[in-house]
Order: sequence, then structure tokens, then C-alpha cells
Amino acid sequence: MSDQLKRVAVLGGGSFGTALASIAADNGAEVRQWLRDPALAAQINREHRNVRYLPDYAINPNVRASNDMAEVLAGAELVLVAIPSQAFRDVVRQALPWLEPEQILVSTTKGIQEDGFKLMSQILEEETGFSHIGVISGPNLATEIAQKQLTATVVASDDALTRTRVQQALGCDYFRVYASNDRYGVELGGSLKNIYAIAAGMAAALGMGENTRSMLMTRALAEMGRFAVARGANPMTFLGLAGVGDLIVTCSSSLSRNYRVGHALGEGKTLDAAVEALGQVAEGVNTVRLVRNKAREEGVYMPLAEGLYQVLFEGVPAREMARLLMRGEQSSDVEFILPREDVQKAHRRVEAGDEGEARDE
Ligand SMILES: NC(=O)C1=CN([C@@H]2O[C@H](COP(=O)(O)OP(=O)(O)OC[C@H]3O[C@@H](n4cnc5c(N)ncnc54)[C@H](OP(=O)(O)O)[C@@H]3O)[C@@H](O)[C@H]2O)C=CC1
Ligand SMILES: O=C(CO)COP(=O)(O)O
Repeated sequence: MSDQLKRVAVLGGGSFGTALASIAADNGAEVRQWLRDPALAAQINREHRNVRYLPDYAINPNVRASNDMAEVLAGAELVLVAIPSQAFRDVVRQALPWLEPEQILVSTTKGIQEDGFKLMSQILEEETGFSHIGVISGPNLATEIAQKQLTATVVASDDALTRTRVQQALGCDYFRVYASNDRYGVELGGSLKNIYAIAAGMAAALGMGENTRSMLMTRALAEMGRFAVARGANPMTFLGLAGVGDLIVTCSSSLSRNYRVGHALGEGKTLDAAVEALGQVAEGVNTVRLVRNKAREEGVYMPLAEGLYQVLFEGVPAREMARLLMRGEQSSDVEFILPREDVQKAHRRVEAGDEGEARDE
């Protein structure tokens, strides 16, 4: 088919990279997947299975794994980068000698670099200077994609060619790709929701109910929107798949690694033990630290991120933190309608005995 990409490269041999590689191959592309472990690459090519990250799923035989960057990138029209944030820049630098300006580069990674508070597509841009740059984000549990469960994602880029090519390369019967031109908002949504998935896993392990989970997710969305606005992003993006969509799935499913880390913490494991037991990346652990520090620096009110930070890194018991949050300052439901400051002002007036002045104008 003329509108279909012929060559797709995926950097990263983890669960998401593998699931996306297989989709592109299902769509008819010749796919090369780069991973650093030659033994795993050889096994994928032999058995069409990624025994380390997605052992139960058959990979399309048109995915060829390799630890040779030159071989993987040669002739690729689209390059998907599915490498955890801590190693992302390093791997992009390894790829640099074989990248070409006409290639489309797309990050699939939901994390933040500490130095400069950079999102992954900003790293792609900085390292390459190319113009076809985008991100993929949304409610995309890799295991469910591998099972071919009906799934939707968002490709975000201010470059229409990037959006269109990714929709062509990955859209299929079980994977629907929606377009956005708010790259920063989509990418921020994917990173921020990991924080609240840890909290949701923890709440579940502590026996908290569905009301609690619903409150947590909705207030998380309010907090994400507040942070986005403070950073100049469009909060409306958080109403889409990469915001509320991803928040729902990651805060609800034990297939989410961030949720699982939270659950293990709620069961009484230490953070180190929880991360060790997971054996894969849970980006939220690092993200909560970076976002909490950034929110403090910029004066953004983020009580959930602050609370989770104190539980994870300062030894505050989760139940005690939940109690403190429930007794926190009185607030507004939807701040875009009734500003939080107005609620607090009204409280101050009533407390000062000025009930008439506390009415809305
Ligand atoms: N899994 C999911 O459901 C989803 C994941 N994502 C995002 O995608 C990103 C990648 O995730 P995913 O595929 O799941 O990750 P995994 O944890 O499953 O795998 C990570 C992959 O990155 C490789 N890697 C890690 N460090 C390095 C390094 N220094 N150099 C080279 N390769 C390295 C690992 O190689 P090795 O095995 O050799 O360590 C492995 O192939 C994450 O940031 C996540 O937020 C987004 C949506 C869904
Ligand atoms: O982002 C994801 C689903 O959309 C995957 O979440 P985890 O990284 O927590 O597994």
C-alpha cells in the first residue's frame, strides 16, 4: 500500500517497544528493533517472543531484533524511541550517527529528565535538531496491546506529517491513533499520571474503597491541570486520552508497574524492595520527586504529589498522610469555575464573622 510506511525502527526491547514493533509489522512494515542484549535479540528472531518482557505473546515475524544500531536505523522512515527516561538521552546519542533529518522521531516514554526538567521529545529535539518530532501517549498497557485488546492512543506533534505518518503506521483493527498538536500537554499527562498510579496502588493495598479511588483520580486531574497551566500548557488536553484516559487505566490496573509499586508499598515493603521486586521501570518514583520539587520551586499547589513524596522519601506513614490530606485546606471542586482562592477568602471572611461579605458577587 502506497500510504503505508515501509521501514520502522524501534529503539528499546521492553514491553511497550515490543508491542509497538509488532503493531507496525502487523500493518505491513518491515520493522527493526534495537536492544542492547544480543542474546535476547537472537532469541526474539528465533522464537518471535520476547521472553524477558512479554513472554506470553507472539511477535509478528517481520520484526527483526538486533543490537546493531546501524542495521536497525538504516532506511527507517519512522523511529519510535521506547527507552526509560533515565537512559533515553544516552541511547539517542548512540543512535545519532545513523539518524537522518527526514526521519520521523517519536518518543513513547512517559518520564522526565531531572536536568532542566526536560520531557523526552525535547531531548529528541535538542540532540538531533530535526523537525519531524512527536510523542505517543495514552492508556496503553503493553500487555493488553500484545493481547490485541481494543486500545487507543494519541500521537502529538506540531508537525502534521509526523501525526499522519504515525496514524498510518500504527492505526489498525485493535489500535486506534488520535491526533493532537499539544505535544507538551500530551507528554506531560503521560508522565504526571504515574505519580497518582503509585498512590492508587497504595490506597488499594490499604483497603481503601472505590469512593477513595475516584476522589484520588479526580483530584489528581485537578492537580495535573494546575501544574500544566503553571507551565503554560493547555489544561484541556488532560480531558483526552493522554490525561484522564491514561489516569483511569494506570490508577485501576495491577498491570501498571507504577500501580504495582504503590501496592507493594501499601503492603509494607520498602521503596527499594518494591522497585527491586518489580524488575522493570516505574517512572513515577522519579517523577514524583522531580514534580514535587518543581511545584515547590514554582509555587504550584500539589498536595497529592507532596504527600506521596513524603510517604516515599521521608517515611511518613501512608494512612497518616491520607488523614492530613483529608483535613487539608478547604478547596474548590473545579478551579476553572470557582477559583480555589475564592473558597479560602470566603472561609476567612466567615471565620472573621463577616457572613454577608462571603456571598458570591
Ligand atoms: N509498558 C507499558 O505498558 C508502557 C510503557 N510506556 C513507557 O515506555 C517506556 C519504555 O517502557 P517499556 O518498554 O515498557 O520498558 P521496559 O521496562 O519494559 O523495558 C525497558 C527497555 O529499555 C532498555 N534499557 C534500559 N536502560 C537502557 C540503557 N541504558 N541502554 C539501552 N537500553 C536500555 C531495557 O533493556 P534491558 O532489558 O537490557 O535492561 C529494555 O529493553 C517507559 O518510559 C514507559 O513509561 C508507555 C506506555 C505503556
Ligand atoms: O503508561 C502506561 C499505561 O498507559 C503503563 O504504565 P506503567 O508504566 O505504570 O506500567
